[in-house]
Amino acid sequence: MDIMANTLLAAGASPAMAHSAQEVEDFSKLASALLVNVGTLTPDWTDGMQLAAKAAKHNGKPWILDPVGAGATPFRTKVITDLVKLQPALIRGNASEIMAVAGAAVQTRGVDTSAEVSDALQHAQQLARDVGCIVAVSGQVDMVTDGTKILSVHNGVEMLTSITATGCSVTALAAAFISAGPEDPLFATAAAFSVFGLSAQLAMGKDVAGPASLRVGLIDKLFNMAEADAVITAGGGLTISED
Ligand SMILES: Nc1ncnc2c1ncn2[C@@H]1O[C@H](COP(=O)(O)OP(=O)(O)OP(=O)(O)O)[C@@H](O)[C@H]1O
Ligand SMILES: Cc1ncsc1CCO
Ligand SMILES: [Mg+2]
Repeated sequence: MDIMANTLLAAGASPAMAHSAQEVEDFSKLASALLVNVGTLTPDWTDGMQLAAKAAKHNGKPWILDPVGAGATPFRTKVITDLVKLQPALIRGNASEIMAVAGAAVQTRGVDTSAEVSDALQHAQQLARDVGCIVAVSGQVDMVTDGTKILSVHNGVEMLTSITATGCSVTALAAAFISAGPEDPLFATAAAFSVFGLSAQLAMGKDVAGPASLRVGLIDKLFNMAEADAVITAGGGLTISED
């Protein structure tokens, strides 16, 4: 929750982390978008997630699902399957999570991926068509699809996989970008990946001794990102392509 909320603040959004069934419906009226992240799942929080997603739909706000650890346990997979029925605007996971949500056979090892983006791509497209939503698979090259079109994002650095909840943070950023650009959620999602990945690229350098300093540096780079960084930088700027 720390890195997710700080990522959003650095990008100019205004996060509020809420879980209890008693308040999520009221929060939904204030929010521009809802992100449901099942990372640290408990039965109590599950009720809040269901109510929040229903309230977001009722209030016409986009809601986004991060199916953390899908396939790891029957409880988690059932909670995620029930949430998917409430038709999120975006489902963002790593490759094995997206495969598990799509019902594909995959050996899951926990919250880190056990598969490659290329293994998940067809399942992501099918899931996007079945649910009628955007599906994004994070990895070395991120893939974002609406079931027909595919956008590939080439930004990012491998060390991001050694910082917990960077995937969760990029999903949160996508929620903010979708609320800012609801007319094109496919591109908004790809843009979020690209900006987040570029922040990490810009942060890499002599001051990064490892994941802990990258975690700090990438939030600083996101906060200070200027249009010029996005276009022409040592890292090549934002890199999104349509396949
Ligand atoms: N091999 C890689 N090279 C470059 N960037 C990567 C690589 N793997 C992942 N990323 C980037 O790292 C970030 C986190 O993606 P990842 O797939 O690790 O998410 P995740 O497994 O859901 O993480 P978490 O559950 O810890 O939040 C994304 O911005 C993604 O683009
Ligand atoms: C490590 C971890 N455990 C549950 S959620 C989470 C953050 C990365 O998904
Ligand atoms: Mg994750």
